This record gives sequence, C-alpha cells and structure tokens, in this order.
Amino acid sequence: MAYRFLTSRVVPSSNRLSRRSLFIATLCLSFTYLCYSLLFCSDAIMQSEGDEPHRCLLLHSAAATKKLLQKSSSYYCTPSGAPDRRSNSSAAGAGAAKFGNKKLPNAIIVGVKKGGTRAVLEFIRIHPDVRAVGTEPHFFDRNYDRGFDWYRGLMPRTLDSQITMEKTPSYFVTREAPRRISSMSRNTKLIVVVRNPVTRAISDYTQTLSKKPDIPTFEVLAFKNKSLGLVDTSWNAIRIGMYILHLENWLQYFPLSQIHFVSGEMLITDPAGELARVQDFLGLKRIVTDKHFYFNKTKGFPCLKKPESSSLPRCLGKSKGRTHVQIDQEVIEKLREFYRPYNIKFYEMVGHDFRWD
Ligand SMILES: Nc1ncnc2c1ncn2[C@@H]1O[C@H](COP(=O)(O)OS(=O)(=O)O)[C@@H](OP(=O)(O)O)[C@H]1O
Repeated sequence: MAYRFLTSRVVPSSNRLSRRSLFIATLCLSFTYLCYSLLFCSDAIMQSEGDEPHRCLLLHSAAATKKLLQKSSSYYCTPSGAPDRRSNSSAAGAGAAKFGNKKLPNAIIVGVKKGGTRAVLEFIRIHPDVRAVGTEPHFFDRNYDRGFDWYRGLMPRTLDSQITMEKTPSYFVTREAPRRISSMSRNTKLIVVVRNPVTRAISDYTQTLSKKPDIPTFEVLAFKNKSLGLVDTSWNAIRIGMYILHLENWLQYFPLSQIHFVSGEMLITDPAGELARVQDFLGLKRIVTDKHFYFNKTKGFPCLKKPESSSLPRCLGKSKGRTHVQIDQEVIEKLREFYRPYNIKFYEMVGHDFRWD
C-alpha cells in the first residue's frame, strides 16, 4: 500500500528505479527512527532523586503532581518514546493495573541516600506480589501537607494479595518521618539499605559535584579543622552516615523487628542473598533468586537478566555506579576513625556487624 501510495503521488510513473529507491529510503529512515527511539529511552532502568530525570517522562509532564503520577506509573518507555504506563512489569502487575485499588504503602525503603536503595526497589519489584512507585514521593518529608489522599493517589493499583512499596531515602534522616509513618500505620515495614558511611559520603559528594561543579573540595567540607581531626557533623554528607543517631529516632516509634537492614556492599556482591532476606522480611515467597541476576562487567554491578515481559534495559542508570572523586587516604582514615564508635553502636543495636572498620 505504502509503496503504491508513494509511486502514484510522489514519483512520475515513468521512473520505476527511482520510485523503488525512494520507497527503500523511506523504509530505512523509519527503521533508523525506530532504533533511535529505542536507544533514547533505554538509558536507565529507573529514575530517582539522585538520577537524571527520565527524558521520555519529562516530555509528557506538566503540573507537579501530574508529573509525579506519570513518573511513578511510567518506568519504561515504549519504542516511540511515549511512556508505558505500567508500574510493574509482571503479568500480575498488569492485571492489578486494571482491577486493583490504590493503597497506602505496606512497606517503605526509608534510606539511606546512596546506600543502594534504587537497586533494592528495582530488584524487589520484579516479584509478582510487589508493586511500587517508580519515583520518590517525598511524602513524609516534603509533601506531608498534601495529605494521605494525595499520597495514596500516587500508588499503583494492587490486588489484595500484593504489597505496595515506595522508596524515599531522605526519610531516614527526617526527624518527623518515623512519627508520621507510624501515624499512617504502625505496621508499616521499613527497609534501610546501609553502606560504609565513608564511601557513602564520597558517593554523596560525587553526586552533588556532578550537579554543582563549583562546590568546595570534599576535604574542606568534611572538616571543621582537619589537623585536629574535627569533623563537620553539620554537613549532610557526614551526618547521614551517623546511622545510630537516626535509628534511635525510629526506635521511638517502631520495634527493631519491623526494620530490615540491607547491606549495600552485599547487595553488589550477592544480590540474590540480600533479596532472599528482603523477601523473607516482607513475608513473600522467595521468587527473586540468583536466576534473575548477572554481573555486568562493563557496569561493574549486578543487573537484571530480563525484566519480565520486556526486552528493555537491565542495569540501573548512569547515575548509579559513578566513578568516585579521588580522596586522600589520610582523609579517609580520619573519617573511618570518626565513624568507628557510631558504627560499633549501630552494629550492637541491630545485631549485625557490617564490617566497615
Ligand atoms: N546493581 C546495582 N547497580 C548500580 N548501582 C548499585 C547496584 N547495587 C548497588 N548499587 C549502588 O547504589 C548506589 C546508589 O544508591 P541509591 O540508589 O540509594 O542512590 S540515591 O540515594 O537514590 O541517589 C550506587 O552508588 P555509587 O556507586 O556511589 O554511584 C551503587 O554503588
């Protein structure tokens, strides 16, 4: 049909060879465009506060809430670049998208920033009994005034048997977050992905530097007085890693048994092992296993073998696994010393030695 259309309208009937060439050229152009669209949208599995915004989604968003809603329900892109409105990729997820109800989350990944929170959410959401918001709602820190109906509206539809999840890493260090979450439900399950606080701080700084190249050096920001070893605990990149202090605040509202700690280091070396424990904690059947992961040598991280019913990308985006800024060994040693007593108290409290020292 297309060939006939072109031959009858565009090219004079006498020139058969050039008509055929024109038709082939049109086909090639369309195919190139299709490939480009696929590549353009295949940059990252996921977006978050720390990630670059999803380019396809930005094209389709206007007002803030609408954008968040679209982003949260649109994680992958269709080949044309239009958002694919699936919150989850599983068949059960697709069913729930039509028939379920929006519910407040049963489980929240509350921290920590740069701990590996995106990896945990993306890995757990391949479970058919889990559905999650793609982006960070920041409800319990920045958007609390919008109310629970607004928050619920961001959630994907779920069947009764499914768990609703979100992740916002800044909750862990937000003073009001534990009280607010417990007022939503005292049964909310909390997941905290923790990582060596020194590496975490460097990761945090590397991310900020990528957005604001003019900031002072890590060393200048980290110390009030370096020769005296006086660390600046008012700098967020340092403060976030004092895990025990933040945890004490959570423990005023939630029992320890309701908080699960994921090792950010083990998440990279043994993602299946960490995910097995997350599934146990959430009361889920162990469906996400080592069969779902492979180690991507180029990326240097575990990636998903195949997001179900999609052939789209399998590794996290470029903002995950950045090359860190080089920091003097002496600075690293001083920070290790600084964190040691906090780490030890944290290990004692949670009953697990994360071996950061
Ligand atoms: N599978 C896989 N792929 C890529 N990256 C992985 C993975 N597992 C854990 N990580 C580590 O996650 C770190 C980013 O943490 P978050 O996702 O919590 O960051 S953020 O707070 O949402 O910005 C990120 O930190 P950096 O390496 O410093 O970039 C990663 O080390």
